[in-house]
Amino acid sequence: MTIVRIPGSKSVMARALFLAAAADGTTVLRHPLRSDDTEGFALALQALGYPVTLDDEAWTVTGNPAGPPAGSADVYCRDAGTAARFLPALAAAGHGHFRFDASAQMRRRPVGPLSEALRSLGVTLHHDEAEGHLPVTIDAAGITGGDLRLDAGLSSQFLTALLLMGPLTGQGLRIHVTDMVSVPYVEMTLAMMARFGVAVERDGSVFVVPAAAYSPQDYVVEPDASSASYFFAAAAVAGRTVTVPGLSSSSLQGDVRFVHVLERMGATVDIADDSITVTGPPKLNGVTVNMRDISDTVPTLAAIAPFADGPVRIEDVYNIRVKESDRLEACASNLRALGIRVETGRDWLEIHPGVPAGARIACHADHRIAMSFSVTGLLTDGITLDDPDCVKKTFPTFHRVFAELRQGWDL
Ligand SMILES: O=C(O)C1=C[C@@H](OP(=O)(O)O)[C@@H](O)[C@H](O)C1
Ligand SMILES: C=C(OP(=O)(O)O)C(=O)O
Repeated sequence: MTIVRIPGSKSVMARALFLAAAADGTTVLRHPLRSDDTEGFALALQALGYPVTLDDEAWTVTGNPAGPPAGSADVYCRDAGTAARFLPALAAAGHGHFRFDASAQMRRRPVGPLSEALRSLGVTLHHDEAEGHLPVTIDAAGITGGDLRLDAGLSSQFLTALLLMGPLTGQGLRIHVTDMVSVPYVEMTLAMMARFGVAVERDGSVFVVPAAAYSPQDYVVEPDASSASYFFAAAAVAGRTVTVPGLSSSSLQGDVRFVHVLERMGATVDIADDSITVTGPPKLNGVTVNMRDISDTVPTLAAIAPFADGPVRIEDVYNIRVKESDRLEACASNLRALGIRVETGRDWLEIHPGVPAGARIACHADHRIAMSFSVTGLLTDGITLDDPDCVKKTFPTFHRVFAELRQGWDL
């Protein structure tokens, strides 16, 4: 049995940083994840005028319920969907002149439905280049609140941004959601808002957010379940056992459910109070699986799919086309480069059994493509990555941790 310690959750960090900034007092985040996304988020808060400290053991943020302390700011969101979607909503609820920009990769990703929702609440917002994309400039004068409609079918982050911001409005928000992906991330948002003292009422697709005060917290960040998926997949495909401490069925992260996909493929899964253990079978089965709720783990599954004894079909994942890369195409084209037969449609892919050959993986600057195909490389000689450093977005120490696993197993 191999114990793998996984760094903190990027998604929990982003919400905790937002909530800390919106609360009246100082929040302490323990077991913080230092990665490009989370550090970028914290430095963005600093640019918005919030006092932030970043130490190895704990990060602190001193909040301001009235909005960003800086009257104006130029904020760079790097590659982070969380920063690029959550922070404009935070700024819009305050007062001042704020501009948000991001990397070329993040500029390509959509923010339009969020911008439209903010405009419908009376926010003065301007896309400086392409409509619906960063950079965006906001002339913030507070938000009264009220009813609005939102399409979260491309990204749940639009809804999370509005939910987190809702308590900072004058009268609260009633959000009618017309479509939604990545539902567990919205559940995480609601659970973390409750932890910071604000309860949202949900009636089906309507979310009622009160105008209310967040209270600062001393908060321990759980390990990242999406990062853990590479190690669970490694165990599953290599017929070994991996235990990740700190995850359980009460985790805030939907991606812990990835282990149930492995279970359907023949792995043995043990979910204890404070750890999850996966043991791989001698041979994985094929599977058909809807991954709409856990789509960050699509590349993980795609990368081990050739080793199953039947086809692996992944369905209902259109929105992975608007992540760091078009992940549906990135998975398919890299698998084909390894000599594997793959079929794709608008929102699905089907991967056939085969013996991968070595190839240089095109990461498309996408951390999940790099980490996923590293798992394929456990059982395949000659797999290299064209951009190994892109893992820094969420898991800067990934290659070291993965190399330790590989050495321990001596495959
Ligand atoms: O809210 C979040 O922290 C996230 C939501 C998901 O995005 P979408 O809602 O765009 O699918 C997920 O893919 C992303 O890694 C993190
Ligand atoms: C999609 C991802 O990130 P984000 O949307 O937060 O940039 C991810 O980490 O896989």
